[in-house]
Amino acid sequence: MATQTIREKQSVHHHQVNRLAQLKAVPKEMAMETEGLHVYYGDKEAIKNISLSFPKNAVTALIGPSGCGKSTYLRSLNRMNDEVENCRIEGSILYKGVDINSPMANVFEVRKQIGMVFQRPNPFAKSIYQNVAYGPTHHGLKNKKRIDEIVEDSLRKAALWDEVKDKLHRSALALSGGQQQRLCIARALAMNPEVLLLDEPASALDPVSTGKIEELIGELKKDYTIIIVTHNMQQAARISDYTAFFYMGKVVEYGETSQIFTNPQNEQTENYISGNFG
Ligand SMILES: Nc1ncnc2c1ncn2[C@@H]1O[C@H](COP(=O)(O)OP(=O)(O)OP(=O)(O)O)[C@@H](O)[C@H]1O
Repeated sequence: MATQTIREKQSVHHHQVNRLAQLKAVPKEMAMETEGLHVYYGDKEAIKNISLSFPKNAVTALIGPSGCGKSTYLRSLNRMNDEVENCRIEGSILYKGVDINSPMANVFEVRKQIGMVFQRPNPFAKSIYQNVAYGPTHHGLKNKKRIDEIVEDSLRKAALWDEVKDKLHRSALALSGGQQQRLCIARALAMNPEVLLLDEPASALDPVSTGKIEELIGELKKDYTIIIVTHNMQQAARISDYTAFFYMGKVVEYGETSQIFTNPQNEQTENYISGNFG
């Protein structure tokens, strides 16, 4: 067999490097984005002109000091702020090319496709099974076999099935906090969403349960786009692909998580991630 000359090897290497560069240059598909978003509570402007895009099948972390607007921004992404009196939105939030606040968008459909899990686990005072079956049955699904399948599938995806499969008809409130939070994730997954919004989903949990949620997020991004608010810098560094640093209602820095944590361009970001304020 002919051996490769150095020149040939260099050429192959050159070709691979070029290919890698091309691959990296391919624009990522976005699951949703905001353009020039402003959110007001009465006269107070809590979100000031934020334009951000969320790549599909990736985890984007929203970080920043308390009160900088992370939750307000996250809640606006599936119209949770509709429920807040005197909350007003300007700018656009695009999902599948449609502004979710336009008259063409249906709020129930928006919340079905853009699911949300909150800081404190909030299962219904019903059985484990009923918690997961609630959404699909509420939307009109009657086929018992299909509902059973959705319940099992959602609990498996939320890494809870093995722990609860023998007690599906017991109260969800008897589960541990960490299990309840995974149940809330299963409840969101049962609606077959594309995007999952997580508002500090592990902040009320012990380290072992937190580890399970982080591991789960790593699995879920294969099928979903995840946007997570977290106070925990190590957590953001561990689990996210992209990070947006919020400060006083604005995004002052956005980039790949590895870059933001190793080489922040903005002084406020650097101070925050090194623990100097916030
Ligand atoms: N319902 C509301 N009515 C009026 N002001 C509000 C309301 N909710 C939030 N705010 C204000 O909007 C700003 C942003 O709050 P938000 O909760 O979004 O920040 P955050 O970054 O998520 O904070 P934290 O990390 O403490 O949860 C704060 O000044 C807050 O006081």
